[in-house]
Amino acid sequence: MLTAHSVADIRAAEETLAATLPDGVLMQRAARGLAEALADVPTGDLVIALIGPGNNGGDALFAATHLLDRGVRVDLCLFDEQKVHAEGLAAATAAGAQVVAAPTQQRWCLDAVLGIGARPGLEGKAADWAAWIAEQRPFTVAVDVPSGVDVDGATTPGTHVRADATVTFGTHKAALLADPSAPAAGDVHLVDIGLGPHLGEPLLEAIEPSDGHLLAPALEWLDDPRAHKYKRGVVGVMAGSEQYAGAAHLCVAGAQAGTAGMVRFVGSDALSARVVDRAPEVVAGRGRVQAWVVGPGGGDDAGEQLASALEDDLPVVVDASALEHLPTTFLVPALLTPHAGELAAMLGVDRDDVESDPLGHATQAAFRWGATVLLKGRRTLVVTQSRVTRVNLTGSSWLGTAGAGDVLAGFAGSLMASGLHPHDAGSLAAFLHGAAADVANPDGPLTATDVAAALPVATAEFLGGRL
Ligand SMILES: NC(=O)C1=CN([C@@H]2O[C@H](COP(=O)(O)OP(=O)(O)OC[C@H]3O[C@@H](n4cnc5c(N)ncnc54)[C@H](O)[C@@H]3O)[C@@H](O)[C@H]2O)[C@@H](O)CC1
Ligand SMILES: Nc1ncnc2c1ncn2[C@@H]1O[C@H](COP(=O)(O)OP(=O)(O)O)[C@@H](O)[C@H]1O
Ligand SMILES: [K+]
Repeated sequence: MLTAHSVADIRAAEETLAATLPDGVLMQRAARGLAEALADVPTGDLVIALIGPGNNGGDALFAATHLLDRGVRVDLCLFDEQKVHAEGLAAATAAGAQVVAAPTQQRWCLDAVLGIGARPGLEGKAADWAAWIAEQRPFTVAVDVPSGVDVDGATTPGTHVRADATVTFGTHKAALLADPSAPAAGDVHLVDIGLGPHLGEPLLEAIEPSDGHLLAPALEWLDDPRAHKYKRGVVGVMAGSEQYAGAAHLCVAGAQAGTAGMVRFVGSDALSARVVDRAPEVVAGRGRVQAWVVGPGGGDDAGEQLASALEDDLPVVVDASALEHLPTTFLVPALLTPHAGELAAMLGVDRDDVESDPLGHATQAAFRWGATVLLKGRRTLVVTQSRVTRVNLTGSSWLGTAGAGDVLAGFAGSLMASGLHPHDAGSLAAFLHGAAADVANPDGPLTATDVAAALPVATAEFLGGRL
């Protein structure tokens, strides 16, 4: 699992670790890692280092000494000459760095304006530097975080640097992983400075290809000689409508691609007949299931369908139109799967509000409904009260295709029918859904049907540690 920690936790861990080490060792580790990440800068080329008032600037000043040692030239811009890491400045200038008034034509840039001590938003000189980066497009490496973003909240309320890469120290930060701030970080490189043993519970985590073990609770039947389809779990699907019949097929396709042993479909006679025609393995009509999926492509009866599913007292995935009919709170394990527009409607706010603070709004909804909230998007979030929030890193923007959400809901329901907690089911579904899109066609268009078809292979590769 890839983990990100809060600023407060990082500061506490740094303090504990620093007390066991000679002065300045942590900054030297950070500076060396930073200089190594700039190994591509050719000898003789010029780097502009934008130096802020705190230790973030200190990291870059010491990194500059390593760059200068190997023949790279370094110019320094100081945010505040009175507030600069004095030893770092002395070391960098002694090694040959020049202080200049403003960035000009440099093709390489080190953004060391602000680190984890930042109040979001840049002003004055720092805002001018961010504008220069945006206009001149030097290859920009952010030190620890892109300056100006909200490090824990992953929002971008003001002017900030947009970097090509970020070299971060000790652990990831939420802003590097979650949207809307993640694109400002570019490619993220983690430098180990020894914080690991001193960090507490993460603020955010992301499933990685090596985390196939997370599926284990849904696969207990695999080694059971008396296993049969019912032991794998049955997932019930209430999806599709006259207007969106395709959603029924896509949700069923997602459900069939999962770990459950059987899919039941409940809908009108006409729709049930069409679903069974297309997917002959599906059993139509009400019956025993271990989890329900309600809402994809649902019509006017989505509210009745949700009420009917909830009567069974079983885990439920609530998607699309069923999200308009939520009970006050959930008494069963529930996974709500809105996109930003649907979450905005649930909370009575604007879509822009959700998009500018997805973590905050998904968290608010998870607490309000006592459910797991999976907020779909480029970096899908999965939030459950008392569990570490997960952010999904797989997939590409090609996944934003009609019906992809229907497949996701069906697949997540299948994992829940096999016994996974909604938090694991939602985050694994998002992870495998993105991985399946990459299996189907990593760099180009694809359909939701392609994603459903690739899910079983992506799952097998994940389980085999081959993703
Ligand atoms: N503490 C440690 O042991 C280590 C810290 N490291 C570096 O130190 C950084 C944290 O250093 P600091 O705590 O000094 O924090 P920063 O370097 O982020 O700077 C904080 C300073 O900037 C000012 N400031 C905050 N927001 C501002 C804004 N929007 N506009 C203008 N000024 C603003 C604050 O008043 C404060 O003086 C980390 O991100 C990392 O780069 C690394 O060297 C690793 C070790
Ligand atoms: N830019 C993007 N990058 C990656 N995935 C995306 C992007 N936009 C949307 N997605 C994913 O595509 C799916 C779209 O689901 P949804 O919005 O419900 O569409 P539909 O209702 O057509 O199925 C979700 O899994 C979402 O996370
Ligand atoms: K920075």
